[in-house]
Amino acid sequence: MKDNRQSEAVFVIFGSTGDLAKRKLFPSLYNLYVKGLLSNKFAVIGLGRREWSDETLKRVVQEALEETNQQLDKVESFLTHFSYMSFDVTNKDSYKDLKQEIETKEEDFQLPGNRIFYMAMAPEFFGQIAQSIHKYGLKETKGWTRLVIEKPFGTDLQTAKVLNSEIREAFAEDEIYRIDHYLGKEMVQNIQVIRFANAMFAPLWNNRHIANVQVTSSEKLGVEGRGGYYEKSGALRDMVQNHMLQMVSLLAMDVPLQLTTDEIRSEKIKVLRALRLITNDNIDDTVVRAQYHEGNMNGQQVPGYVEEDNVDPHSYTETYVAAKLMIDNHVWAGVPFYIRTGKRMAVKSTKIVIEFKEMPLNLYAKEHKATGPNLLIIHIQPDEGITIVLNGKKIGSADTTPVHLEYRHDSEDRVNTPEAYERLLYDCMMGDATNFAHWDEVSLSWSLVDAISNAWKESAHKPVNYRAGTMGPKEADRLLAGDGHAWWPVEEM
Ligand SMILES: NC(=O)C1=CN([C@@H]2O[C@H](COP(=O)(O)OP(=O)(O)OC[C@H]3O[C@@H](n4cnc5c(N)ncnc54)[C@H](OP(=O)(O)O)[C@@H]3O)[C@@H](O)[C@H]2O)C=CC1
Ligand SMILES: O=C1O[C@H](COP(=O)(O)O)[C@@H](O)[C@H](O)[C@H]1O
Repeated sequence: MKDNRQSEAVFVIFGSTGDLAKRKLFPSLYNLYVKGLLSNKFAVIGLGRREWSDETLKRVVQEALEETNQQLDKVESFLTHFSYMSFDVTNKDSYKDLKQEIETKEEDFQLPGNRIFYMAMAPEFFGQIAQSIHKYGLKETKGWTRLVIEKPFGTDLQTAKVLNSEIREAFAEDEIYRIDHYLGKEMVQNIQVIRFANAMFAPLWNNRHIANVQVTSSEKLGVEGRGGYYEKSGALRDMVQNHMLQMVSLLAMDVPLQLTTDEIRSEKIKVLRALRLITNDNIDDTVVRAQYHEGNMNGQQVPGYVEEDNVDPHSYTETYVAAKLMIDNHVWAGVPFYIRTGKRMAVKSTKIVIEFKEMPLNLYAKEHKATGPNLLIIHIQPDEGITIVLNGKKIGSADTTPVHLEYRHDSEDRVNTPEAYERLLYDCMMGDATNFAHWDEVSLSWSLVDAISNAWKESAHKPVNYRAGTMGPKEADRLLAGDGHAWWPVEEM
């Protein structure tokens, strides 16, 4: 059990009147409070431009908790820790008032001076806020200071570099917590345990035994009123640059020397460094870019992407990406890592399928008995667990049949499973940055994404289409068929 005195801190939430604060941050803080993982000594200062009072913020927090939580008996005491300041981040005088407010709260709650600055607002302000925090003395404290940054971290490598240098003028790398909420998911965190704590997988985790790896993150939702943002981002920046590449690096990283933040991050970084560059010459064989057309989802007709609000009717923005990634190192040479992600697909599902190579000589296959490759399936969401697919004997017959060994979290476990944000907030309080993205990971991911984006631009590449409610375009099947593989159907697993 970690020392929860570490959580004796002031949380300053820039953007506390916004959607993320309401849907994710307040419920996560409350859950930590109910579980006793948040010390009784803490204060939350909510900031936004709106002229709210403390009471308005408390009412909004209460509503957020009522919408998301079952157990509300501690709400009253929880809310006593909250206060609100109307604050324009572009106004320098505001920071002096904020400094004063933080010091007052530290006195009121007898806090040791630990401060978490959470940026839950538009990314264009991140750099400016970090610098102002430093410039106006908000980091001058006896305790520690940490900066939590929401996505997106830049829109390409260049903007990410600028943002990073602005932030680094104010905060050291080990004070910066770049959120990737996939790293807070239970089964994403389980990848390391499955890999590094099981004798049956560790020796097989390489190009001698694995034929290919498939990572799918499909969504049924469309752009949900975020057309303005999504037009500039597309699936490549929205999902591939961060979540998909994070999962790939966790799957492909070498065994770290120890389970420490630095060792784990260093191994992940090596994977990203070894990713084969995508260029004009190989983009057609390695990446599929697609956009959804109108279609039918659960019996309802839904519009195509270009008919969505705030979307250019001639938009080329991709709502789907599939790619074949090659990791040019000793362990993975020759093994494709296929990724695919998209909106308005048939199912909401994040799954990883590890397909093992066939045995050099399979006596049953030789006798024309139906055998398939062994699979390890990691169910990230909505169901959580693992499945191992083996070949077994059909009971009462000489035939073979696939046998599924399944472990799924039962419903009680799942009710108690903390939300990704809850876990990440807790890690941040404890000073554990393992499940946050290091700058090197961010910059290497952007290098790959920029290369794809540039190749698309240079070749005037247009997205192909897929119907809403399907698993994406047929071109994505061809991507694998060329290697003699096929997508495992995640919707049925
Ligand atoms: N919402 C979500 O589910 C997710 C959001 N994110 C990221 O989280 C961040 C916040 O997103 P979200 O909550 O949806 O955004 P919202 O637009 O809902 O909220 C923006 C917040 O920023 C505040 N704000 C804007 N301008 C200023 C200013 N000049 N001074 C002070 N406050 C200001 C707003 O306050 P006011 O209106 O009172 O001025 C509001 O509280 C973004 O980076 C987003 O990419 C990441 C993943 C999921
Ligand atoms: O970061 C993002 O992730 C969500 C998908 O997250 P999930 O936890 O529901 O899988 C995606 O909808 C959104 O566009 C993107 O910004």
